[in-house]
Amino acid sequence: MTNKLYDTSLSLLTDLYQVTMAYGYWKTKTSEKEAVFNLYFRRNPFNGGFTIACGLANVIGYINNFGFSKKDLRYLRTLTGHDGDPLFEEAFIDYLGDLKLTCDIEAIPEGTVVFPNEPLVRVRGPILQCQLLETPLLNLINFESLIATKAARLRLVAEKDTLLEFGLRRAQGVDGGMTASRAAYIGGCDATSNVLAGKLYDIPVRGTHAHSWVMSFDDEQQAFDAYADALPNNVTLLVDTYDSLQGVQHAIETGRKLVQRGYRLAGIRLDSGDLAYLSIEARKLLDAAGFQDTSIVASNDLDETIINSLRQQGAKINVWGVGTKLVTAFDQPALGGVYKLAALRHELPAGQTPNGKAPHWEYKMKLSEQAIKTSTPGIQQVRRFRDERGFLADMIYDLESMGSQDGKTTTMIDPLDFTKRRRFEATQDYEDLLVSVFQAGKCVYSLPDIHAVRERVQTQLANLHPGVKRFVNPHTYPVGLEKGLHELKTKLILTLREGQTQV
Ligand SMILES: Nc1ncnc2c1ncn2[C@@H]1O[C@H](COP(=O)(O)OP(=O)(O)OP(=O)(O)O)[C@@H](O)[C@H]1O
Ligand SMILES: O=P(O)(O)OC[C@H]1O[C@H](OP(=O)(O)OP(=O)(O)O)[C@H](O)[C@@H]1O
Ligand SMILES: O=C(O)c1cccnc1
Repeated sequence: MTNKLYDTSLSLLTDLYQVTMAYGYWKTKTSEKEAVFNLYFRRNPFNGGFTIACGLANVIGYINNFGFSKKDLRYLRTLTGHDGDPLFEEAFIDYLGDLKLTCDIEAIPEGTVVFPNEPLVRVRGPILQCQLLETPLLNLINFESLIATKAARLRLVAEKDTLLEFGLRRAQGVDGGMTASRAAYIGGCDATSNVLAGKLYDIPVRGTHAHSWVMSFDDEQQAFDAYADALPNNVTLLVDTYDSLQGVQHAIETGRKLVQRGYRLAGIRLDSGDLAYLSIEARKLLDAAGFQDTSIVASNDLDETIINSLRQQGAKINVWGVGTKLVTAFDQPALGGVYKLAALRHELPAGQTPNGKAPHWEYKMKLSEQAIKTSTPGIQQVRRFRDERGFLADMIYDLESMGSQDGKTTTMIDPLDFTKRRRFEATQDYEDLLVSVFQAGKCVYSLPDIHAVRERVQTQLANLHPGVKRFVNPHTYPVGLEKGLHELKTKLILTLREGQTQV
């Protein structure tokens, strides 16, 4: 896969119930029935107003490498049911061994701002295959989108300051660390301390030194001088091992020696205490000694709220090192994306052809006592309307029954209050967000490089109204259902409530 960490097949990276359902489809001879599933989330993370889509590159890698190896099949043969007999028939194991994915997959490109209920990925193909993809797709999209969103929030508060991701040591395992470094860079970090992520993903790597360096010498001055001797072109000194402001004086002393040798003191790092006070005092000391260009780096359990507060307090910090709270998405550890069946191809009696109104698709939805958990049926596309000031609203529409909507005036309905409607003229500028990624199992999408994806995040955010980006009670960006889809959904809810299953 694109994350290059794994060279073994990851096809067993799924929940057992996906495989047992796949077996069920195979046994009941419905495995080839054409289905459409949508992957979406229900709430923006961190009580925010937006989410950044991320993880598609790894989805592409996963699918390109999909296939059950001989070892996978051997393992599946060992699984048993309650009676101790094998769970799966040998002929099913052979079927899995020969299985090649033939799905069509559409997705919203990485780095796009997205909102609740919008399909980030739409999978269409034999139901057995769609089912096997549920868990890995959710695993790959949920986490990276969450971390990219966290990093985008950090970038919003850090503005033009440098943002470094320092999270590997606190990350949720190896993959948590690797994917977090990738998503954090895409979301807006400038560099990572994670060297393997630097190598595999082409992310800039940056770093200072730890307290242990200072502690391994008899005194701080010696430690700073030795570090500057060893790496004169990369000197950012951690000043808080004993006393931060005394540490700044020692750093200045080392800086003077560096200047004499034709080098510069790149920065000092504060890692404890009152970061506002210490940075202001450190800045005064550095400036008075002629080190106006020396950066002040801060770290210590930072997040967007603390950075915002420190900036408001007038802290003189221009480089922020953020670890734990970024890579673990500390205040919301999961995005909660789901993958729901939205349509099933209805077999037509022999000799009949579809009439263009899609009677051959049977729309599917899940009801719930909670309105937010009721899924939306249909083969969905998302149309983003915009004008010269930025994004206006997103409309989810059903491609099959409503066509491409091109050249038509459309009405969008608020799914939480059907009396709220917006009309868009045919002349309104728009973009359809889902693009084709796989056709009949073949990748047709050329992945942009990671730097282009990172830039996309910033141009996307620039198109969002400031109210949507606000952290406290953000404005809800309008996302609605196209009128036809709204009517279809309402009709289906009524039909399902009456105990029927088809529209
Ligand atoms: N001026 C400030 N305003 C708001 N938060 C701050 C300020 N200065 C530091 N913090 C944050 O306060 C939190 C706790 O800082 P605290 O002073 O308890 O840690 P410390 O004892 O200095 O550091 P450590 O425990 O790592 O040695 C950290 O998340 C830090 O980033
Ligand atoms: O605080 P984070 O956002 O996770 O950033 C990474 C932290 O990792 C390092 O600390 P270290 O692990 O050496 O321990 P420390 O907390 O005692 O400094 C560094 O000094 C930061 O404080
Ligand atoms: O380079 C650093 O300063 C660094 C790296 C990892 C964690 N904390 C700090």
